[in-house]
Amino acid sequence: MSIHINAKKGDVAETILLPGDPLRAKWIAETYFENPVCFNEVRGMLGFTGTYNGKKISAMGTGMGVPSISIYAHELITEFGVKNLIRVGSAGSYQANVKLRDIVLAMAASSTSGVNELRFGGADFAPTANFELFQKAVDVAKSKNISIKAGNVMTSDEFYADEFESYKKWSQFGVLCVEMETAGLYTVAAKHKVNALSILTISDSLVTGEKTSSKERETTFDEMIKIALELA
Ligand SMILES: O=P(O)(O)O[C@H]1O[C@H](CO)[C@@H](O)[C@H]1O
Ligand SMILES: O=c1cc[nH]c(=O)[nH]1
Repeated sequence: MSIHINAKKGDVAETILLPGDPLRAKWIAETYFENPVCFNEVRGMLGFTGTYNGKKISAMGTGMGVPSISIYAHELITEFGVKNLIRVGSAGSYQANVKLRDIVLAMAASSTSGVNELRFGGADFAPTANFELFQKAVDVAKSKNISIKAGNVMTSDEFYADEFESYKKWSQFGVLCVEMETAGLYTVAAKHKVNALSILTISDSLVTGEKTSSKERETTFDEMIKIALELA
């Protein structure tokens, strides 16, 4: 048992799917896992382990933002031996050609979070996806005829930015979309020499103003989950 996860060693699989929303973790486990068992309820951050096609796999919420996912990733790796951390999250599009419900693989994560500036004394660290997980996700998507986009994403510390237009600078430099955890996840994984990948589904567009509902965000991003499940 760790400070934030009320589980025993062995309760968590080596591969875990990590949505921000704990109810999405419950939905993933109940929809796709065989024999799901809940291993964590501390702070309502639900975590489940079951099997998928006979392979042990887990899903757990991370909460929102770099500090929250960094706590859970740290404990999952150091206390429970997790080796493959796959974020399955929603994101807002920064580009006209990145449309609602498109899937984006985060090759790297730019960030407005101050965590790495602090950690590296003002120098830049480039948080990147694990190459093997990334390559496998591309292959799985191809085999399932699911189209994907891949590139740099923005991990923001703000959901409600004071200057809405500030996203355009990142957009000009090719950043595909915005979410709030990937840079933290990739950094913690790099520190502990384990593997991480973020698979994101576009839930809204800063370019067009279109949005999906919170119910849809909780339950309908199944193509992204179908890719993630094959990475165990
Ligand atoms: O859908 P999730 O995984 O929570 O991800 C996105 O949604 C939340 C904001 O609504 C942030 O956590 C952001 O990263
Ligand atoms: O962090 C997020 C997630 C979805 N959409 C946004 O605009 N921001």
